[in-house]
Amino acid sequence: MARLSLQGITVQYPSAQAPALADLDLTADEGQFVVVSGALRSGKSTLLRVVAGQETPVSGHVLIGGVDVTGLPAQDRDAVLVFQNYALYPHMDVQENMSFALRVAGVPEAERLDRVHEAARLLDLESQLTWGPEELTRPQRQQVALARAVVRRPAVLLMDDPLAALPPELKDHTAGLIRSLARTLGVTTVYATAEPGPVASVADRRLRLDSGRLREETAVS
Ligand SMILES: Nc1ncnc2c1ncn2[C@@H]1O[C@H](COP(=O)(O)OP(=O)(O)OP(=O)(O)O)[C@@H](O)[C@H]1O
Repeated sequence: MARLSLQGITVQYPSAQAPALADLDLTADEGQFVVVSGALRSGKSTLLRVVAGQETPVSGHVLIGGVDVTGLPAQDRDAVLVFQNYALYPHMDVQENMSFALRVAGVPEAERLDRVHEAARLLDLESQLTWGPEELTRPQRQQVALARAVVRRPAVLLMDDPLAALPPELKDHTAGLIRSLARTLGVTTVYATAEPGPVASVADRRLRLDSGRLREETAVS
């Protein structure tokens, strides 16, 4: 859990006329759930990638927990990005998918199990831990992808429209699950979406990305 701060971030793709992000500022307090909405191609993914360390800004700074991480590679930042297009390891069951990154990071087995079971409980996946990815529904697969990110206990969780591909009737329920997961883990979350409706009621703050800048949409108490 940490405060996230973006200061004067500008991203200019070589092929583009206008910058994707233009002198953008953003602060998310510790544990806050911030929803960033914006039209297609407004720069939402670029914003998340800058925080994750997958895109280098031409100017500006990214701070996580007060530490300037602008020059650090993605693997050295305490931030994880959950994509729209996730891929589970097909030859591993749900539990192995969820604990793989922890195993690579050398987390001891007992702690791996604890974290996996906690994430499974929070995401309604306890009965599926020994299933293969092909046995899961699409929403369950999305849930495993999310669980795989949060077991790493990142300071900052970045979500790129994780509900976009879900059937409409599941969006509100899944938005609630994601919110309670973020709250229980106390993880600072930036949630980018073209369709803020399902998460509007669970956001601490709502911002809109427009012409490469953010503006406050509503203050939610
Ligand atoms: N790697 C890249 N190289 C060049 N231009 C890019 C690159 N990635 C994104 N862009 C451009 O930057 C702008 C912002 O794109 P970005 O994907 O960040 O927006 P978005 O709001 O996430 O879009 P969507 O809602 O369609 O996913 C777009 O004009 C896009 O074409």
